[in-house]
Amino acid sequence: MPQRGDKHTGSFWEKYSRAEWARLAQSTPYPLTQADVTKLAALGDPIGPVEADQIYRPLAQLLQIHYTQHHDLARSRSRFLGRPRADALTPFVIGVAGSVAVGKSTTARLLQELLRRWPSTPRVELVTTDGFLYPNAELARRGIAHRKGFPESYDRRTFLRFLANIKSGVEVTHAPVYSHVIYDITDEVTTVRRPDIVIIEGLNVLQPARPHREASSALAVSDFFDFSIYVDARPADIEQWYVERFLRLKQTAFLERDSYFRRYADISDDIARDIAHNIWASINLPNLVDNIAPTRSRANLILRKGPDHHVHRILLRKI
Ligand SMILES: Nc1ncnc2c1ncn2[C@@H]1O[C@H](COP(=O)(O)OP(=O)(O)O)[C@@H](O)[C@H]1O
Ligand SMILES: CC(C)(COP(=O)(O)O)[C@@H](O)C(=O)NCCC(=O)O
Repeated sequence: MPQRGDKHTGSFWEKYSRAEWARLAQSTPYPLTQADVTKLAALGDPIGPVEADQIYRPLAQLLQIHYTQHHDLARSRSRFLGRPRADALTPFVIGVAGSVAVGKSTTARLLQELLRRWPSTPRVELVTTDGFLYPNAELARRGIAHRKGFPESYDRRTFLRFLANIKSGVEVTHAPVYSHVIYDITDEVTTVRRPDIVIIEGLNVLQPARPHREASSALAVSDFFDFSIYVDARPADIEQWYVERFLRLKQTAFLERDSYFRRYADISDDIARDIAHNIWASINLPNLVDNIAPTRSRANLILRKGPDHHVHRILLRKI
């Protein structure tokens, strides 16, 4: 049974062990095959069919409950206000937050696949917030080239406008696309077309609002969320995953001709390991400690991972 009043998290969290959570899966359909799960796993995140079944299957079911309630509420509200169907088309927005290298992309992609196989939500779009980073040239102009991923490195206004369009039911919205290979914003755009659900994944999606003279810019990204998930792990474990991934990328993505990291492809593993630890210590850890981790308790649900990447605890905020 969930335990009340965990001393670290406060009494507004319900806490589930892996086994307690997995038991919820029994009453839930599971539409993914082993091949689907393998295809979805991000580089280095060893998510397998058992994890998908025991953790993500109940999570998808919980999200369906929230989705249904969201639509029922919109319908009742429209009826009451005498504006039948006006709000009924608003998409359901899910935020996925957490550190660099914690495995947010795998969580987000797996949820996308699970949710889009439900008959009521065939159109599930996934948007990563890196598309809203300022281009490298603009980061350099602002003197923050080494703070990529920190809250100030994002074009918040454009991002908030994008979310406002999605949430107000605009038929087609566009977002810029970031490339990890060239380490910059590309010329591409991604198109979001009449979605039932939109998953927004990124480091800073749970940041609180900042005061601003323009009312629309004083909103928080999470004001547009109907549900949010924080992917959590010990910083020392995430550092390990970051370094291991860096070594694997050295043999794959860094070899690409236009890779920004091409110069790291030919160095020894020992030197690469030192470089990765340095990048972690100078950029990603400070961002985690100062900006990302403090937003954890704003999430509706926390997936806490152990050193083996597997989720061993789930914390659900009481509604
Ligand atoms: N230098 C890189 N080259 C290519 N892909 C990368 C690079 N760095 C990260 N990625 C990929 O980008 C995605 C997002 O990574 P990240 O922001 O660290 O979030 P997370 O690991 O939580 O999903 C992952 O799929 C990761 O494998
Ligand atoms: C691109 C990212 C900022 C993540 O962006 P997100 O989609 O989470 O907004 C991050 O994955 C990253 O590559 N940080 C760069 C740290 C560095 O300068 O190496």
